[in-house]
Formats: sequence, C-alpha cells, structure tokens
Amino acid sequence: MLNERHPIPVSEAVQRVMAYKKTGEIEYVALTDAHQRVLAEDLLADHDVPIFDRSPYDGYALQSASTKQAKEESPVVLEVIGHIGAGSVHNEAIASDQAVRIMTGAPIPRGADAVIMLEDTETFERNGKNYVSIKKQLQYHQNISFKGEDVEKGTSLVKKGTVINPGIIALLATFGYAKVPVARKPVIGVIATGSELLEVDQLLEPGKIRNSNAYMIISQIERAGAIPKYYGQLEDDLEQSVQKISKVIEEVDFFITTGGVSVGDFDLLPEIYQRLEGKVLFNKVAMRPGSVTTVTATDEILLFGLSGNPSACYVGFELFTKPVIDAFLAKEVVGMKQMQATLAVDFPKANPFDRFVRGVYEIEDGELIARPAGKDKSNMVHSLASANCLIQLTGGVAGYKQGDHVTIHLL
Ligand SMILES: Nc1nc2c(c(=O)[nH]1)N[C@H]1C(S)=C(S)[C@@H](COP(=O)(O)OP(=O)(O)OC[C@H]3O[C@@H](n4cnc5c(N)ncnc54)[C@H](O)[C@@H]3O)O[C@H]1N2
Ligand code: MOO
Ligand SMILES: [Mg+2]
Repeated sequence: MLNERHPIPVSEAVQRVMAYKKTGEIEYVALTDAHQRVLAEDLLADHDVPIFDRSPYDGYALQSASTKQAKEESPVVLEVIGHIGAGSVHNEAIASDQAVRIMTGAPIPRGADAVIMLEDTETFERNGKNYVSIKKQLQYHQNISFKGEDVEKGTSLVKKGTVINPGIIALLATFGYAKVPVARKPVIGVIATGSELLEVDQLLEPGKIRNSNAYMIISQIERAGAIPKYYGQLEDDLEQSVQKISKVIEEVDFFITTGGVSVGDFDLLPEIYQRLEGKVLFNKVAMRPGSVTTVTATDEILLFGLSGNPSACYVGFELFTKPVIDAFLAKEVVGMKQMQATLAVDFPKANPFDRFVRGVYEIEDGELIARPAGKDKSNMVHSLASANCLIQLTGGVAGYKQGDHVTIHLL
C-alpha cells in the first residue's frame, strides 16, 4: 500500500506522542518490592534522625567539665554507675564525678555532655565499685551524635517521581514505610508481525528468520520499568491482524507492533490503523534508523508501529515509547538522559536526517568519549549488544569529525 509520507523532525514527533501521555494511578507495594519502582508521593521526614542524642563510639559518657584537670601524669578518676548498649537507656542522671559505660548507638544519659573513646581510658575495680581513669581533657559536646543532625523533622527527603534505589529504601525503612506508594507500571502489549518470522525454538528454514524484535522490545519495556504482555506473532494477513489487534488493545495501556510499517506489499499496519479508525500522528520521521516509525492514536490507546528492522525498532522504542512510559510513571526525568561527548571517529558523510548511531561511551583521560558500537545499518542487530548510548548526529550537517562535540542519549 503506497502512501505519501512527510518526514517530521524527531522533536516534533516526540511532542505529538507526548500530547497523548497519561499518568497511571498510585499503588502500594511492600518495601521489599519497592526497589526500582517510581516513588509516587514526596517522602517527608516525620521525625528527627537520629531521634535522640547518641554515642558514636564505644566508651564512657561523662561531663566534659570533670575532665578539665585530666593529664597524662595525673588522670581523673570517675565512678562508673551504669553500662548500656545500643537499644538500652540509662535513666539516672550522672553527676560530675560519674560516668556511664556506653556503646555505639546508645542514648546519651542525662547529665552527660561528651563521650570518651574506650581506647583513651583505663578501667579498674575497688571495693566492689567500678572506676574509669581518664588522662585527657574532653570538650563540651565532644563525640556526640546529635538528635536531628542527619535529618531534621519536616525535611523533604525524596521527590515523587524518583526511581527508588537502595539508599531510598533505607530512608523508607527509617520512616516506617512498610508499604510504599509507587506509580502503577503500565502494561505494554507486544505483537511481532511478519510471515517470515519463526519463534526462538524453531529450526531455521529457507526465507525465514527468528523473531528477535519481540524479545528485544520485551526487555526494553522491562528496562523502562513497565510490564510487557506478549501476544505472539502475526502473519501478514489483514483480516486476521485487524481481528487480533482490535481485541488485545483493550487489555493494555499501550501497544507495540514491530514490522509492516513501510510501503511494501505486505506492510499492513497502515491499513490496520485505518481499519481501527486511528489517527496517525506521524508515519515518517526525519531520522535514521526508524524513519518509518508510525504512531497512531485511537480513542483508547496509543499504538506504536515500530519498524521491523531490529535497530530501527530498538531506536523507535527508546525515542518514542520510553517517554510515554516515563510520563505514565510520573518520573521526574522523561526520556533518555542526555550528555555531551567527544566523537572518537569521523563521520564524513552528510545526512539529511538526524542519525542515532548505536554507540559506546566511556571516560578516557577525564573526557567523555563516544564511538560507534559496530556496524550501523538499521537492519543490523549485532551492534545493539554492546551499545550503551545513541550518538546523535544532527541532520543537515556536512559530516562530523573526530573531536567534535555531540549529544549522546544514554540507554
Ligand atoms: N521502498 C521502500 N522500502 C523501504 C523503505 C522505504 O521508505 N521505501 N523503508 C525502509 C526502512 S527505512 C525500513 S526501517 C524498513 C521498515 O520495514 P517495516 O517496518 O515495514 O518492516 P518489515 O518489512 O516487516 O521488516 C523489515 C525487515 O526487518 C525484519 N524483521 C521484521 N520483523 C522482525 C522481527 N520480529 N525480528 C527480526 N527481524 C524482523 C524483516 O524480516 C525485514 O528484513 O523498510 C525499508 N524498506
Ligand atoms: O529509516 Mo529505516 O528505519 O533506516 O531502517
Ligand atoms: Mg516492510
């Protein structure tokens, strides 16, 4: 089915897709399931941390003034009136000639204003009483971990939209979040189209290839923090495809097909979109690979028609589907993270379209360097395996030289 196509800039295509973004609901998950989920409410400190003044060392809590005369040759001797580990409290106030043996994490007893480390003391017993001998002076408030010195009550700790990492898990536990409010993960349906496709467990036969796109996209969906729902493969058969796709799109938040979006006789997606009465947001983007990426909106759902060519499929997902997933999760950062890097090689050929080269970035001599991950044709799959970024070569520029600064999109 031949139809006329007008390429639009990548940024315009992203905007058209994002006009249909929607945000998912909040759900509550157990703290042990919250890692890598997106926090759906701001995390506020409802108490100080630490919640009491505590000892940062194993040693003795005492009044610093009582060590004023302490010297190497004439130690000060204090009576040890208690012994507490973390988790215990010494309730009696201590006087100027007294000390409490205290362990790291235990609350400072009333009356004490400093802690001396165990290594700086000697202990002895006389007439059934314990004493500590101190040879050095302590300052007022020396060696105390103060209430609220880590986190003050009322502090905003983590903004909603942040991906939960192990450090955030520690904060959530500190503030008693047995259940954590997170954004619901969108469910993304996936179908691979093409009569040439074999499933992964099938033997190769003439003219056929194994379906790699579906599995690649499923893992891209997972990497983006969403839930893939795989509906298998479809032959290039219009009626069968319309029937299947119109049914399964009701079960998911977004839908991805791979293949069949170009102008070949068996590229059926354009006709399928017509049959579904969808509004085609674009069917040509001024980019390589993935120029034929097509996105269509029906009344209910966005349909991502990604190219059949593996690298075009991969890039189409990262540029257009990932931002919609990020928005659904109400992430603070939407789309791939961008950085500036220095090109390690020349790209002498001018290109009318923006190119997104599968690349590898690394730091060399303190500089962020990007080079191609391998062969870069859009029908190739090998270089995807080692790519950790897409190197953007803006279209309309008369080639790039080694040392030029470019934008890279992190994968
Ligand atoms: N006359 C033109 N021909 C082509 C154009 C064009 O503008 N005019 N565009 C080219 C570009 S650019 C691309 S990209 C591809 C897009 O093709 P489709 O999206 O229609 O995809 P298919 O035709 O179904 O397949 C293309 C290619 O990819 C292989 N494939 C398909 N599905 C999978 C899969 N699940 N796993 C692995 N490989 C897959 C398929 O066998 C084909 O080799 O069109 C160009 N042609
Ligand atoms: O534009 Mo195609 O997507 O080069 O492979
Ligand atoms: Mg085709």
